[in-house]
Amino acid sequence: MSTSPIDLSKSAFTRLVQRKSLACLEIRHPAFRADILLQGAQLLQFAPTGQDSWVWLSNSADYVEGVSVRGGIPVCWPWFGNADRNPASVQDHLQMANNPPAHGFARTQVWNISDLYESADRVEVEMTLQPGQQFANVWNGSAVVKARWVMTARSLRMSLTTLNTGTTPLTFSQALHTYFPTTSIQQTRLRGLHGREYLETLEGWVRKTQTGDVSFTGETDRIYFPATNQNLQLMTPQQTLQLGCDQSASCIVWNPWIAKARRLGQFQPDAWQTMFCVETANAADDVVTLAAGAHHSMTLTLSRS
Ligand SMILES: O=P(O)(O)OC[C@H]1O[C@@H](O)[C@H](O)[C@@H](O)[C@@H]1O
Repeated sequence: MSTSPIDLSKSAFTRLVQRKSLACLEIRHPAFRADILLQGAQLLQFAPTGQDSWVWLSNSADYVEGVSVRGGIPVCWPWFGNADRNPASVQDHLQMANNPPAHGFARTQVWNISDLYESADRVEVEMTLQPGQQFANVWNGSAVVKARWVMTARSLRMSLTTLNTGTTPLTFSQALHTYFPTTSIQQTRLRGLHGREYLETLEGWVRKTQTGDVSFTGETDRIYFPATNQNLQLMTPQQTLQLGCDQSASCIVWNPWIAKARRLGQFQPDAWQTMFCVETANAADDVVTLAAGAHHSMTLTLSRS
């Protein structure tokens, strides 16, 4: 089990358990429950008491070292998606010849628990990753990244803060790759993107403009550019969630549909019908550049209508 500077033995609601080979922080507060893996700082479930989880987790999720679990909120950092689709300013930090992994390396590394606060109405957890020399063959940045969750009966907030600890500017892309549940993908709508531009990655990354709500009628893989600090409504037959994004001017909407579902790891062939991703991001041209010593925080806030 991973070491942590936090003494969990005195904790009222939180304990560290093992999910096969991965350590997992299990939070059982009277008002909500949550599970967060130390690998990837990956939240796997968050549910106010009496409700189902607001995030989707695959029925075939597996807990293997070095492999991102399918579901919850994977952290994509310090680059989003395929490295070769990132702007030159991000690629400048990458050794492209060594095939940097999709969505960066943070999602498969073990993070440290760096803070825990518990009270009658909320729990706050922070995890930290300081990439060391082991990544020098793919990435030449120098940074500390912190994931922080604030959980209450009514909301889940997650922020990702990057501090440039190097002596030169650092440019990166990132995403909080949230998987959401739905009882019917065909009856799922996303509101808040009308009139916004997006990159249709399935049609050669052509730029288009959204009209009306986003609905799902086939494989969907788009990078939207919402207004800064925009609120989106994620409407499914069972509930409407409000998704607020701060310091994020891009948002990926993804569903693999039938054919791609068969090629995904830890994904049952029909699971595309009951999930979708809306990813709070800095992606495509919406990258972040930090001067030496500067920091940036991107935040998502989820609540239920
Ligand atoms: O299977 P992965 O690496 O977790 O990626 C899942 C999906 O992540 C999305 O962010 C991408 O836009 C998709 O193209 C990709 O298929």
